[in-house]
Amino acid sequence: MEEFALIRHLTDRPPGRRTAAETHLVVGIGDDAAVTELTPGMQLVLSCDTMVQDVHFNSKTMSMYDIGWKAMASNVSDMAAMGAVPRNALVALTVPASVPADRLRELYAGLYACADRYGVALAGGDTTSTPGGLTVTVTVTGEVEPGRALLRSAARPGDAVFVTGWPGRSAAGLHALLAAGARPEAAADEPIPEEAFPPPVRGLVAAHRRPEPSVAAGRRLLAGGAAPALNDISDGLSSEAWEIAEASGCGLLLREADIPVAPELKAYADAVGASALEWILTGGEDYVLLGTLPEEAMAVTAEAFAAEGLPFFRIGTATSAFAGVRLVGIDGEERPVAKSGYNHFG
Ligand SMILES: Nc1ncnc2c1ncn2[C@@H]1O[C@H](COP(=O)(O)OP(=O)(O)OP(=O)(O)O)[C@@H](O)[C@H]1O
Ligand SMILES: Cc1ncc(C[n+]2csc(CCOP(=O)(O)O)c2C)c(N)n1
Ligand SMILES: [Mg+2]
Ligand SMILES: [Mg+2]
Ligand SMILES: [Mg+2]
Repeated sequence: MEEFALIRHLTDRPPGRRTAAETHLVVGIGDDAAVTELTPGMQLVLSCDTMVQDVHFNSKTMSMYDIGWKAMASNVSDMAAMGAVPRNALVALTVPASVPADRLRELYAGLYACADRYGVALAGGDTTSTPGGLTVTVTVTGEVEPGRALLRSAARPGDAVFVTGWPGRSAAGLHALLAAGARPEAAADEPIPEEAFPPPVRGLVAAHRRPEPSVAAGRRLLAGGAAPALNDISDGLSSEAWEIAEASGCGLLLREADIPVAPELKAYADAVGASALEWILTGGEDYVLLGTLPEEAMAVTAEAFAAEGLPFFRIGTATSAFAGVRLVGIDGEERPVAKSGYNHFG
């Protein structure tokens, strides 16, 4: 299929399926660039993240739909981590010649599903071929009240450290997918069907394939007015905690006993002889939020999260006693937490 026909094939949504976010685009797909209306008085927030075949997914771990969903979700997550409202997205596709147009439509179904869920208008993009693997880069924009974006650098000694969900589940799901993919009966180049897993493991696999960014949690934290430090967990709790510690110039002391461990994560880790804590600290791709908040804002924030049905767990305290990140184990011993997480360059 010729390039422009392909773009139309991927992005032609019948008028009836256009979302409010899309109808607010002044100029959408089809010109040299998109034009959007800015909300008066708001600041623009910008970010991009890439997914690369055989780095972020392979033919067995993710379907085309999953790749599209997760490429959008990981970007929306960076808006959540700034306390921003996500608004628009651009999608750069780099496609091997072996991928037919209809497979790319599946990828777009996933992209659009996630964009629609979080109120994002897909405003344009770029399409090229490659002799290498499939690559999807999403650029996302959002907006935030002036001067209110939630920064990594806002942690202060004495603040409480919190997390807005159950990290480690995506890494466990990836482990299950890679193990299933290595079995001789696994079909080559086909995503492992979720029915291949017992129900508790399916939730872990779904956490890996279809993460839900924590936009409501980010907005709730901003609305609370206590200027929390915030990061989304893309590379693992330890590396995100290190980023907050370094950007803020203080230490973070975490308590293992307070870190939420989803029951199905614990059960799966035990079953395969892995460490749930290790997946939590270094697995990544969870897209839950990690942050800090002044102690006096904790009770009201926890109540507000509970009222909205959003998870919220205190897992430690920021301190001036040391730099970096340390963990008080279940045994009561304090030890340093390595800055390890997913690192593309080793
Ligand atoms: N090639 C690049 N050129 C310019 N800035 C970059 C480049 N790559 C990353 N950055 C910037 O570096 C900062 C950290 O980027 P990083 O990708 O680690 O953040 P993240 O998206 O939160 O993490 P992750 O990619 O694991 O989701 C961001 O401000 C980002 O815009
Ligand atoms: C097939 C396969 N192998 C390994 C992984 C694990 N993985 C890849 S990138 C990344 C961190 C986030 O990336 P980024 O920092 O680019 O946002 C992680 C944990 C995977 N998802 N699929
Ligand atoms: Mg990034
Ligand atoms: Mg981030
Ligand atoms: Mg990111």
